[in-house]
Amino acid sequence: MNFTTNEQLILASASPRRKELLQMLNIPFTIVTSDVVETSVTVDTAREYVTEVALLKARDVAKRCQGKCIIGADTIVVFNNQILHKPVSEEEAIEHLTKLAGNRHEVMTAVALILADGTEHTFVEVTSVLFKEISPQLIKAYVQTGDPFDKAGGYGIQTSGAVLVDRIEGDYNNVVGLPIATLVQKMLTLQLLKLPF
Ligand SMILES: Cc1cn([C@H]2C[C@H](O)[C@@H](COP(=O)(O)OP(=O)(O)OP(=O)(O)O)O2)c(=O)[nH]c1=O
Repeated sequence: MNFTTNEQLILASASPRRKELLQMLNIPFTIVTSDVVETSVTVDTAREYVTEVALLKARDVAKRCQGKCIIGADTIVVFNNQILHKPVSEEEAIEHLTKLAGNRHEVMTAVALILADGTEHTFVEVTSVLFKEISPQLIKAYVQTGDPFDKAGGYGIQTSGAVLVDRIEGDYNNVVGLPIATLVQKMLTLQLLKLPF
């Protein structure tokens, strides 16, 4: 696809996965990372939390890059109304994955767009993920790969964490960190992206 864009795009993310996903659109963008501390956010619902964090990341970068379009995102795993953040220890990773085993959870990614004129737009994409029944030995073996630690919920569907997943309903790329299909729709609506005809 040959999209064009009339604003300079900045991806406010240090995630290599988000960079790869945005590169699929074949449009120029640069990366400026934010220094937001996610735990400082207090709100009532997971949807509000993830939206607020995505906005904070985008606003933090917008302060330094005025007159450009900023894309910020945040991904969380929600199980039984509880947010499972990136695990900070092997014990926590095992705890997360033991909860998720054999059950369904939701992966929510919020995307915040701040346009060159300062207006803010957000949306949340939700993907439902069903995990297989997993033995404690398989959980331990996966945690020992080190893969869980930079990932919400403690797994990566795009890496060896794929063996934990039975099925998903919704956008796969949303689980990996950036729902590009809905993002493109939103950017077309906002006339940030244009089609060649
Ligand atoms: C569930 C799941 C999450 N993840 C990742 C996506 C996100 O990068 C990460 C959640 O952390 P985030 O805080 O959303 O993002 P990040 O810290 O990696 O990057 P930045 O804040 O700079 O944009 O978990 C996967 O890669 N695969 C998965 O299957």
